[in-house]
Amino acid sequence: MSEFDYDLFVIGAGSGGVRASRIAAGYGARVAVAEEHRIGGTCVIRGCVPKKLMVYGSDFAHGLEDAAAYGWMIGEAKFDWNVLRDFVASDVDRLEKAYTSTLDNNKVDHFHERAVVIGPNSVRLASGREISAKIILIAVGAWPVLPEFEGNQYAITSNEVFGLPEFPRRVVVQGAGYIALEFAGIFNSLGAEVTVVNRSDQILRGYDLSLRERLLQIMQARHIKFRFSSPIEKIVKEGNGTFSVHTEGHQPIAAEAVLVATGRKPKTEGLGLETAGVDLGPLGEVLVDDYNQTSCPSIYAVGDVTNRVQLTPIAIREGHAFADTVFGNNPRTTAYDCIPNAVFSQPPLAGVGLTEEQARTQLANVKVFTSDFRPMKNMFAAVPERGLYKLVVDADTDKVVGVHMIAPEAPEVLQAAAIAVKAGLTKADFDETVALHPSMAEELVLMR
Ligand SMILES: Cc1cc2nc3c(=O)[nH]c(=O)nc-3n(C[C@H](O)[C@H](O)[C@H](O)COP(=O)(O)OP(=O)(O)OC[C@H]3O[C@@H](n4cnc5c(N)ncnc54)[C@H](O)[C@@H]3O)c2cc1C
Ligand SMILES: NC(=O)c1ccc[n+]([C@@H]2O[C@H](COP(=O)([O-])OP(=O)(O)OC[C@H]3O[C@@H](n4cnc5c(N)ncnc54)[C@H](O)[C@@H]3O)[C@@H](O)[C@H]2O)c1
Repeated sequence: MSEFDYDLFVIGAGSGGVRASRIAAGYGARVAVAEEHRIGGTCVIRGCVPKKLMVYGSDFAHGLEDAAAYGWMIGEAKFDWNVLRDFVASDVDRLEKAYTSTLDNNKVDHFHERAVVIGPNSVRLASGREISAKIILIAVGAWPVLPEFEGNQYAITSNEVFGLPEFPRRVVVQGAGYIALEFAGIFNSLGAEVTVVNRSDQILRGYDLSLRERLLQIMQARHIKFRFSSPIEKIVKEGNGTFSVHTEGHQPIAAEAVLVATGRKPKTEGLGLETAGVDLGPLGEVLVDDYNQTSCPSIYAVGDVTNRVQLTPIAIREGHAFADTVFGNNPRTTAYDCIPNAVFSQPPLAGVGLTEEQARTQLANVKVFTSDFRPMKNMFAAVPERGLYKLVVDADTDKVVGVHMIAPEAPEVLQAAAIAVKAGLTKADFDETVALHPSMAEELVLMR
């Protein structure tokens, strides 16, 4: 009889927590997980999945406009927010059930309540029940940061945006990162007037500069307004259900919704980690070593709560590596090089490896190849938007160290290109590869 109730207690049933639970249980560990909201976590319930469905839903607007050039005579098209919102919500319900079945099929116990740490081997559930475990895994994710300003209670975050009771005719989006630009694109395509207000004068810091410039130009051409160096000072609620959004140095903007997307912070407040001597960083992130172990030997952490890379595939890899290491007798770390990433803006942007700016500071000799092209589909439908692909090459070794692209379907193309960068293939290997014609992706092997 073990001295503990469980071998592993996981706090948080999101991307990292569910994977770790399932793999550890597969090794024969007795596992339980606590979830205070819904099983599946941010990605499934209020992140990647509903977001991507809304991108698909909104993009039909452009397909409908372009259809005439292809001979489709479509009568007056009308968009119904309630239909899209409710279909997305029902798909999220389906996925939550699938994730719950995964836990059940792997004999993982689940508690639908908040859990906090009360010692190196103990947690307490909201109901008051105390449970002991040999190992505790912290997989509680992150939470939207809401900057301090007057009237910030009227702003919504990505947590609320999927459930808006009515479609907002005018939207102000604060921030110019992933979430801000993805939702600016969604609302713009669905017919709202969108203004992006940002603290700095750039969008998507860290992404390749040429791609960021191209995205900004296209978003502006699609009538999205940008106010740079002009963060929100206050939001005033008007009598007619609208808000006046005051930003530095500008006239107030009228809007029915104000979405704040200014980053996400590890959700460690009130989690009791001090009771077990777990060290936290300045943002409240759990500090871990390469094997996801914290300063308390019986407590580990994976995913957004560690603030390494806030992406679902990384949380999943860390959760899997943790379970292999601790329960599978197979010590494994996660590699953080060559992580492909995408912004599902409209058009989307995707990249892997070094940007041109990073390569020029890190490598002695750099060659850059670009293809600035108008996709065939756009040409035919008289859409002026151009795509841009960029290969960044280490001129001394000929290795392709970065691939960056903005164009329709860029994330789909980039996933395959990421294999080549990860494998260390050279520009000569790209040149040797026969083009697949006609496609946008062929630009990847035609840059000279
Ligand atoms: C709008 C949006 C869009 C995104 N789009 C993408 C994308 O396109 N691609 C991508 O790769 N990533 C995307 N992300 C990021 C991705 O969702 C996260 O990186 C990922 O979900 C992190 O997984 P996790 O397991 O660390 O945490 P989470 O998935 O957040 O899971 C943590 C879980 O812990 C629960 N919890 C917290 N505290 C407690 C407690 N004390 N007790 C019990 N339960 C608790 C939470 O309710 C949550 O369910 C997006 C995020 C957002 C917000
Ligand atoms: N496609 C994807 O993979 C995807 C999509 C959405 C979210 N995510 C993940 O979720 C994380 C959070 O997304 P996000 O868009 O909230 O963060 P982000 O870090 O991408 O962007 C934050 C933005 O807010 C601005 N900002 C920060 N503090 C501010 C303040 N006090 N006042 C005004 N502006 C401020 C920043 O300048 C930046 O433009 C991302 O880092 C990403 O890892 C990924």
